[in-house]
Amino acid sequence: MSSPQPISQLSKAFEKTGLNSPKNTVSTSPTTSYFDQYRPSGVKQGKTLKPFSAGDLKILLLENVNQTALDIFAQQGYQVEFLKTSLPEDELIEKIKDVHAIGIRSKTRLTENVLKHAKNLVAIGCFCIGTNQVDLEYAAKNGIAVFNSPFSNSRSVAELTIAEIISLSRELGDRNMELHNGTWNKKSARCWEVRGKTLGIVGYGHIGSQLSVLAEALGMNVLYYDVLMIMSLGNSKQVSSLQELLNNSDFVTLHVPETSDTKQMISTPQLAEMRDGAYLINNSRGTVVDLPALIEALKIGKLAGACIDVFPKEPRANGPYFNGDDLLPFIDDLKTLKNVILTPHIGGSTEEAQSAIGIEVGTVLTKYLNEGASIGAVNFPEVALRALDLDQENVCRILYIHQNVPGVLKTVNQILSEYNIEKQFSDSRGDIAYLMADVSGVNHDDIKNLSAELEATPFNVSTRLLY
Ligand SMILES: NC(=O)C1=CN([C@@H]2O[C@H](COP(=O)(O)OP(=O)(O)OC[C@H]3O[C@@H](n4cnc5c(N)ncnc54)[C@H](O)[C@@H]3O)[C@@H](O)[C@H]2O)C=CC1
Ligand SMILES: O=C(O)C(=O)COP(=O)(O)O
Repeated sequence: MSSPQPISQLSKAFEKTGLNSPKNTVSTSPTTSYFDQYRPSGVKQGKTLKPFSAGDLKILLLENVNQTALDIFAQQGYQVEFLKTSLPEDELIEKIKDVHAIGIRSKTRLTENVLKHAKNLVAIGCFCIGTNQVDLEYAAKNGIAVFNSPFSNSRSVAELTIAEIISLSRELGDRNMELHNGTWNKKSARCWEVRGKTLGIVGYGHIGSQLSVLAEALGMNVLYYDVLMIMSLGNSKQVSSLQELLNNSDFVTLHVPETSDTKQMISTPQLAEMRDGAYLINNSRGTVVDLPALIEALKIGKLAGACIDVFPKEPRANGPYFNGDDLLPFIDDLKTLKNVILTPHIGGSTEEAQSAIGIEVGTVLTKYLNEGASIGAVNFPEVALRALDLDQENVCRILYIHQNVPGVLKTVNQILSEYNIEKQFSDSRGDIAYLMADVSGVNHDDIKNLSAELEATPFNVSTRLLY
């Protein structure tokens, strides 16, 4: 793949023409036509982001995204606003209105209600693995590509889980707290080695499978349950049901995404299926475990301990957490229980993971903004073309996001037929399709017309022209 084409270079050609609009403008031009009958429900017609220069591009970074990403954006000359925390919805709506890209982690909820105010937004970077916090479908239907970092923090989560397995087995959290509070309590009753015990992994993806290898190195037996058939690593064994896993594991650890299927997948009936004296670890999402049910299972001694890193609702910022909206549900009950280790969503929080994520997501966002390459997008067709040759005069790259309906290519290629199409690629995903084309023989007046003509097509969701 060719190297990213700096937008500053693209805009140089642009500035020469005097066409560069001082502000990015997004125009929506709803029209109705014969083609409207094909428009999938929820797909809006059309915004056209006028060409921009790097200095015009605004990026909002929330939740203390790593410095590595800031460095990448600074090198591009983008305008960056950086905040350490996430924002309450009203402030988020205000700030998202005129940005072209936003970088978030797991806290910021980009719902339809927030995204509908984001008139200039073309890309969202989730500087984490999970993308459940973003309305992916609404984003796609409005021409907003969403990127994440699929595995840069998986090792960190797997290592934390190993630490937790041993900590639960040895009641490390309680011994530590007792000594901090002035009590010497040397004991061995109900403290165990992990060697020879069985670890049950729910979700054998990037994290679960890596954890399996580490656990076997400690002499553990590993079972896993996943909705997909996945090749086992080492001597681990896939089981055919969650119940089989729960019945046969001394430790159960959850590594599934937040989906409608995983919501409260561990509740009273599942806890009842676990072995007496077993342990539960949740480093996935807070919605996966029914906390009141877990609290009850711990209170009656069914389980011998638990680690919870993720909560159904988490504070926006570091500091005292009992402040109204940021209340952590059930924390008061959890705090009173023995051998319960509570951590503030730190599974992926290591220097290594954060720095790698900053580079990974910073790079894909830049490639998308500068070149239109959407490889790695989680909600969007993945399309890329080799870099535009700007030494060539009168070339232009067209990024045309459109409804996935019959007749588009005919119409678009009719518009482009006056020029030489150097290269073209198009792909679709669900209701949305994305066409990239490099055309030559375009003079600068043509570019204005080209942009207007594409914008006027009834399928247009979002159009950008780079030149
Ligand atoms: N605590 C933390 O800081 C972190 C938490 N996470 C969470 O961990 C989750 C898992 O991460 P990865 O392993 O990277 O994801 P992944 O996508 O590589 O693996 C998830 C696995 O779960 C399986 N799965 C999905 N639904 C299932 C169901 N209903 N029952 C059984 N299996 C199911 C999938 O088939 C897949 O194999 C993320 O989605 C994220 O929510 C990720 C990173 C850090
Ligand atoms: O990567 C994920 O999905 C995580 O849960 C980590 O989230 P964070 O970046 O710590 O907000």
